[in-house]
Amino acid sequence: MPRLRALAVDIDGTLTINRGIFTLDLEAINMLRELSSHGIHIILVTGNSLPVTAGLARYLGFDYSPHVAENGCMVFYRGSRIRTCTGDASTAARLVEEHLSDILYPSWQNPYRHCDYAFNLRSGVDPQAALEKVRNLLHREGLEGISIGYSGYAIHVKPSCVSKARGLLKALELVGVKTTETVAIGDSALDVELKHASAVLVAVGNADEELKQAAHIVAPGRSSESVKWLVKLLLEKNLELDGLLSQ
Ligand SMILES: O=C(O)COP(=O)(O)O
Repeated sequence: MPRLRALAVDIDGTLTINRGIFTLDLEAINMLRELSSHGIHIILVTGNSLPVTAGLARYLGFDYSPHVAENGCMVFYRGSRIRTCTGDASTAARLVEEHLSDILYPSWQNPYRHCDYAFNLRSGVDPQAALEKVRNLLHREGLEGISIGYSGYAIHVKPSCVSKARGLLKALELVGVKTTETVAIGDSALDVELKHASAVLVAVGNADEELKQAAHIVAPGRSSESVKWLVKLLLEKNLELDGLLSQ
């Protein structure tokens, strides 16, 4: 197996100190910076909007690499915005906003989004029940080609062509890195897609069961503790991916 050239990292629930909160783990960020000092691309792959993703990448010191926003719909690289697929979920998003305002409210980032729209759960609402209601609404209204998912933070409504794998593949193409040279780490069911764009998919220890089942490795610790464990392991192995899967 080749050497590591890119690490794809989800943000919410992965770089944060736990799932459901927004506080970044500065120790994990520093370890990622160390990895980047070895020439490894640190690629943020997230459901957040492009301005949030690009801004965060800049202030964390990772803006030499491409980053993936809106669950794969948008890639940002050297000031350029690249849309990975067409398709429009704006009608679906408007319907959700109009009909399900008793259980969901739109993310403040929605006005800055191009094709993936996020909705926060009102307090006490069960995510699976909310997903079911969104699914039924879109079915009733005859909307096709829309996929929905829950990140642990928000329900996302997006065209079916949008996936984190598609976004990551575009980002890797921009810097000439192969999927066989890429490791990915995430926390939610929406990160399962990353398996199609990486050699090794790692689930944080407190990840959704669906991701744990799909991942090659379930890391010890929760959220950013798992990231630190992975970076330490990669450095110990001199960035050789050989043997990583036996963890
Ligand atoms: O935007 C969200 O809902 C979650 O973002 P994430 O993909 O970084 O976990």
